[in-house]
Amino acid sequence: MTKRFVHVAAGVLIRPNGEFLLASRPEGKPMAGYWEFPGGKIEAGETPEHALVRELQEELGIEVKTAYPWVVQSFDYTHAKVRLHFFRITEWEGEVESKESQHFAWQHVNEVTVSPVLPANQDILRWLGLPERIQVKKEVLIPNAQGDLIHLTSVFAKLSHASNVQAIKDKIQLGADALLWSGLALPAATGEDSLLEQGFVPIYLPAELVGGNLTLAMSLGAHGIYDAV
Ligand SMILES: Nc1nc2c([nH]c(=O)n2[C@H]2C[C@H](O)[C@@H](COP(=O)(O)OP(=O)(O)OP(=O)(O)O)O2)c(=O)[nH]1
Ligand SMILES: [Mg+2]
Repeated sequence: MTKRFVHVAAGVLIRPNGEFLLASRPEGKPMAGYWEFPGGKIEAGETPEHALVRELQEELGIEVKTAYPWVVQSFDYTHAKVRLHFFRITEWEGEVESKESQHFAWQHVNEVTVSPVLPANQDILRWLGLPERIQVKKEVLIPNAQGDLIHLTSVFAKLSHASNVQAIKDKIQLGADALLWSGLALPAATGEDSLLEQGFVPIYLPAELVGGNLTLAMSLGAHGIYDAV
């Protein structure tokens, strides 16, 4: 029998200084003791946003005020096959409280001090370190078959030094770390089947598409914005 996806909403609480919150999974749950982003299963009839707000109220006792849809990550555990809908949360009301006897750790990007972190979250931790505004050299951009996407290789710094298109394609085969949206029409970016909806890796919108407004790009589900120079 094929396992059905369990849909989960999870929130990355981000303080103004950049620290983010990890919580330990309580005793009695699958993978107890692993560190995760607070959240839980999406119930029937709920949107991911609703589930996020409810779960963070239940687990942390906070009221989510500003949440941006971010990435969707799937993972096949022995106990369940999960599809995780991650949000970045920049504003909330109330102090974080341990409502389910979880432990908390405020962490810095690239310096996570707690372990083990749930395996599905490895990419998430790396992506948290991606800048929100980037500049990309025009010559290293490649349209996909539809001509509406441009892939970026996993390391920005290396990308800008890539010498030819084949070298970049080879890197993409190994797994791109972020996608640059090259379409210049916003409706295309926000449509039902659009990558912004699926968001399986961080996506950058062209700065000009959103008038340089990072908040607008984030509220559409983008990780950030880029300028092609
Ligand atoms: N909350 C959360 N779950 C994650 C993360 N990463 C990850 O693989 N998961 C998995 C672990 C679980 O299989 C599933 C979440 O289910 P859960 O058991 O915590 O759900 P819940 O809070 O609604 O708990 P329950 O009331 O059903 O016991 O998603 C993450 O960062 N946060
Ligand atoms: Mg939970």
